[in-house]
Amino acid sequence: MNVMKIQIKNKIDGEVNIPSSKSYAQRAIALAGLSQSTVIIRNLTNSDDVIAAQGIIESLGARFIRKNGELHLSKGISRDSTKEISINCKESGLSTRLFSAFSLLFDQEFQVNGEGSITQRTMEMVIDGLKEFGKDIQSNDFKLPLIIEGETSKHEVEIDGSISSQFLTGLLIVAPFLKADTQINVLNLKSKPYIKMTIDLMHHFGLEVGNKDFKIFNSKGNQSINKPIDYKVEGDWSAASFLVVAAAIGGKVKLTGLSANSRQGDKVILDAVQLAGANVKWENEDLLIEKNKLQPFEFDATECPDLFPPLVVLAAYAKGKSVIKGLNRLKHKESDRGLTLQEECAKVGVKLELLEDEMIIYGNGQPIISEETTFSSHNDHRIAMAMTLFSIGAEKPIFIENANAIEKSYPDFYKDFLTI
Ligand SMILES: O=C(O)C1=C[C@@H](OP(=O)(O)O)[C@@H](O)[C@H](O)C1
Ligand SMILES: C=C(OP(=O)(O)O)C(=O)O
Repeated sequence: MNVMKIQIKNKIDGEVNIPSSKSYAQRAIALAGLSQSTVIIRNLTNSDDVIAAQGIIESLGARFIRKNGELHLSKGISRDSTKEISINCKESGLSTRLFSAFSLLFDQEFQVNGEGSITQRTMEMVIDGLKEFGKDIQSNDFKLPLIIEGETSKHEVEIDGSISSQFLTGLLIVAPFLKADTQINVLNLKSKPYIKMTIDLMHHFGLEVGNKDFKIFNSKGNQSINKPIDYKVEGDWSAASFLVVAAAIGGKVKLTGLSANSRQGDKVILDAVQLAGANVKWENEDLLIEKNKLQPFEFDATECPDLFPPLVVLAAYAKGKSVIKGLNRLKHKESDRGLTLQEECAKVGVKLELLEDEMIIYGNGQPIISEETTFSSHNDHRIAMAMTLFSIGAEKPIFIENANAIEKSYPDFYKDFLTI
């Protein structure tokens, strides 16, 4: 087990260039694989999820040249071979659900494998959705591995969007490359900003998609990507949220690399820290966050579930009762984040109550860490990063078990945190 020791932090003051968005990067790699023209993707981070996406698209026949954070496509995926296909999505939920939709482009057997926490996460939405298209699927009790067979024979489908939006992202990306037009009817879609990101990037690649109120999506078949693409991945608001919160509770930071007009839903972290009393200011393209007063807050994170871990730490440092809505969105992440946050926060005397769809956090001002405390990441990158923030104002160093879970999204997180 790898353990990281984090020294006491008395104040936060520094500057960080935020790594690029793993969500946009995985989408860009998927779209690049479908292109018939040249594609350059710039500003990539070497996170495990992004590397997984590249590996998948390469196992479908695409070829890239990788140099200094850039991917240059030399060949798109090949759809001519009739050989059995097997992809390994490593630990990425997005890659697993997105690239499962690629099976619609192939008639031969298509196996989907993964590693670590993803093998425990439900694939029900993928299985039910692919069945709607006429596919046969074998699974391990609705979990990986999946064996997908048969032809894509239906083109008007109904899928459930209440647990995850990730499979819909895959369908939207793949549908323009099917022979027929497709209509996708979606029930109860959550995480809508992620669908906005998908559509945004599809437009950038020259693909069309119709969207009626996030309920009905229409796609013309036989589209292609045949213009050259040069795409720079913008900074990751989900990764940035940990440093935004660090400043709101412990001092100030300047963050570079983020887009103020981003479609990433997680940029609402700025609304949350302002509700909690922090000052937020853009100076040209630099984002400045500064602690002011710190007060409890109420926030709905239903559409931005990845913000829960940093928001819980923010609430822990504010004296009084904070309420975060959207608890149900946390069950199917790398860990059951409602429970893991409750267990870890209890170690610093912060009580979390888990209600129907709300989490109540009883913040005690400054969590008291008067002896060395060990947190478990539960092999979940966002729990590891959130618990690291408890070093702010601690009286003794803290330890994070299974600390390298951060490689999934933000490999330089500890290094960056130490500089502020
Ligand atoms: O599409 C994406 O890039 C993501 C969608 C969200 O998942 P759900 O749609 O499952 O909520 C989010 O939690 C995940 O980290 C990334
Ligand atoms: C839930 C996450 O990712 P994924 O579902 O893609 O594994 C995450 O990054 O917090």
